[in-house]
Amino acid sequence: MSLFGNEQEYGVRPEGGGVGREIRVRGLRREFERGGGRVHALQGVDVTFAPGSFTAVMGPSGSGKTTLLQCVAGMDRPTRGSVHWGPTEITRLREHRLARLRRSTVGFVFQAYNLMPAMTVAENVVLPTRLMGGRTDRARVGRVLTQVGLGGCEKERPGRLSGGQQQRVAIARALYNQPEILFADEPTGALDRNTGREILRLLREGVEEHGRTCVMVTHDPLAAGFADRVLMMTDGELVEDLTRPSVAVIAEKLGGLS
Ligand SMILES: Nc1ncnc2c1ncn2[C@@H]1O[C@H](COP(=O)(O)OP(=O)(O)OP(=O)(O)O)[C@@H](O)[C@H]1O
Repeated sequence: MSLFGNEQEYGVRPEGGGVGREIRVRGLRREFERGGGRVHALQGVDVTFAPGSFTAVMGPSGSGKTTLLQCVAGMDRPTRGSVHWGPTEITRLREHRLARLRRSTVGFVFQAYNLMPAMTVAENVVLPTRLMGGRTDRARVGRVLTQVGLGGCEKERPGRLSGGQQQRVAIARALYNQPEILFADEPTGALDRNTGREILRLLREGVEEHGRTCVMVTHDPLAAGFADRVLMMTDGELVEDLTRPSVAVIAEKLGGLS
């Protein structure tokens, strides 16, 4: 039995230019217990992400952006609703199968780079793969570091690198397994504007040149301006779905929500 359900669909380059599968989210709800009460973090989200698309998710603090990203990425389980990656409903998979599928399909980039300071850059890049029992491929480490502009930095320690370079290491780590989907939660939140722009160009390049699907949470209209589509959330619901909006339009819509 195939891990992907329908192997034929996997790896096919559809018309849209993406290499992977459509992500389909239906009726997504996520509730948390807190202080004897319930928080409705997601209140029925329906959205589809096309293969090879770059989407920014925005909204006021507490609107459910991170919860949505985590549920769509298979890192959190929704209370109700479904998430499909192509033909596979990930919300029905047992944990070990989901973990395997995640490892082969998605990469994650966070605001806090989460690098291990005692390890070299190369060791950091392969760490998630090693933890899952995978092998180190030195040539691939070299290639992925070159791709993010850090060729030759294999033996450096993260502490000797700038914030922007550390985020590049985190991106190299996310790209090591050549994921078809990249999830990013405030990837430029800790960076200055110019460095942030370089990181966003890198994400954009992955979409345009490698057909990767990218879903990014951000508070910054300039960062969202790099995406093809901007979703806005309030109170656990999607309230705007904008195609290639200008930064001015993004800022105006966002201002209207806060
Ligand atoms: N593990 C949890 N336990 C309890 N409540 C949670 C948990 N995770 C999120 N929440 C609550 O769910 C709601 C949505 O949180 P979420 O982090 O998804 O919002 P967000 O839009 O990403 O916010 P921010 O922009 O501040 O990161 C908030 O009210 C938050 O407090």
